[in-house]
Amino acid sequence: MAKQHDCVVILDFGAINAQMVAKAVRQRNIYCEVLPYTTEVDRIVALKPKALILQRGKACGERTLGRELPAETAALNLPVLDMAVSSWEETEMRDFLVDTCGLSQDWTTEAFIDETVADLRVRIGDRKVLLAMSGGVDSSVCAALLHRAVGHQLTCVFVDHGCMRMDEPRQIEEVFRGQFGINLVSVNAEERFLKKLKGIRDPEKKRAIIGEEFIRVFEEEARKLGDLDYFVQGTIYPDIIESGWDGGKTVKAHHNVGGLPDRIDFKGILEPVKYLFKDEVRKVGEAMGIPHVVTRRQPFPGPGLAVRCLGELTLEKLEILRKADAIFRKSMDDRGYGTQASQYFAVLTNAQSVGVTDDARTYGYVIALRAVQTTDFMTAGVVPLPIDFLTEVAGRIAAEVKDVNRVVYDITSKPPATIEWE
Ligand SMILES: Nc1ncnc2c1ncn2[C@@H]1O[C@H](COP(=O)(O)OP(=O)(O)OP(=O)(O)O)[C@@H](O)[C@H]1O
Repeated sequence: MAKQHDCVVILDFGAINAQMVAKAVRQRNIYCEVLPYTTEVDRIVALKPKALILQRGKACGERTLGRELPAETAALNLPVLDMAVSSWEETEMRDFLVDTCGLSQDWTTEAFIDETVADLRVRIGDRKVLLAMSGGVDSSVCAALLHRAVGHQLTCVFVDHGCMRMDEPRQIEEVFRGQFGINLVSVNAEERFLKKLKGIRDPEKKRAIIGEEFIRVFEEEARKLGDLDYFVQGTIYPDIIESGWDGGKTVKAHHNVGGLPDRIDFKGILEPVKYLFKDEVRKVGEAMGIPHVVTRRQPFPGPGLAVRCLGELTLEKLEILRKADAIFRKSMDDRGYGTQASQYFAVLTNAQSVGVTDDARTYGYVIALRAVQTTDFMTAGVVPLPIDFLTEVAGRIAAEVKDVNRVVYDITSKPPATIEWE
């Protein structure tokens, strides 16, 4: 990336908002990378930066004060924008980057797509590629890039573990097989997962079983496909970005699909969006014609509805949850409340309560609705949905979903609660 575009290196001195400045620079179509301020000078030089931004000082939080730029880096004599002496203003940043340093603003979504596709083509040649498709933004955008690069040399495998939301498996097939013409293997493993999960109530055990079984199913499918050379991972920039204050350790690496590349012999791993932030991945997807149902999909946990269906997982309970969740999400979208929330979904609590329908006593499940707003997912606030709207949704769920007779709205922030219930 940096080879083809002017680059700015942002040196992170331990700022809490380390990624904000990077996003602002990239919004100006200028490529940048974030490195810890202690990074060895050779690594910085290799990126051929035209400027440095030091993210420290007042605008970046007290804990960055007193940390000094290493002498070797200072000796590079590159133009420096020091946040310790500068207020955090976008116009000032633009003037510095464009007028003072002469950086070209050519790092666009289209340029990224063209260059990535060309790179992938050269790297892959006539070899074969496997991608684990979740239907989420990251793996979907990877699939579109790989498909544009090498067409049917790419095979995507989607595992339906039975805990997907309403219509999701069908949507994935429709978009990727139907619209894009991608080689997609869709495995319906619902029964197999539910059998393994029978009688299990402990949330941690449920997660572990789903994770293990997922790997098993995936491995079996991969073997059926014969020799495959490359495995694709939807790693994104926040997964690999190193921080200036924790000694440069990798933050998280959850995209490795349970260590699959260690179990199957691949020639290499491809990570086509690893230098992109989530909203940039989304933009690439939209530019490539991936529909909004995918690019704007809410964050969805790997084990899916399993973490929202409390107690033992049964087909009956999952069906109830799917229906209630679909009603709530659609109502939120139809009434425009969806744009106020980062995540909104239903939970099937394992509680049952007494109700009354047509003069008859019922004993049904309690559904909880949750809608939260967050910027970083570390803390989250409850979306203050109007009571009229909530009452209407509750009425619809209780009327249309069999075995549900009570609906509650979760009004707990994070902390003390988490966003998900399990
Ligand atoms: N049901 C599934 N079938 C096939 N692959 C999956 C499935 N669920 C997850 N994966 C793979 O595991 C990766 C990590 O899953 P996870 O749910 O943690 O990712 P994510 O950050 O939400 O990414 P994505 O946007 O691709 O869903 C996905 O990118 C995808 O490659």
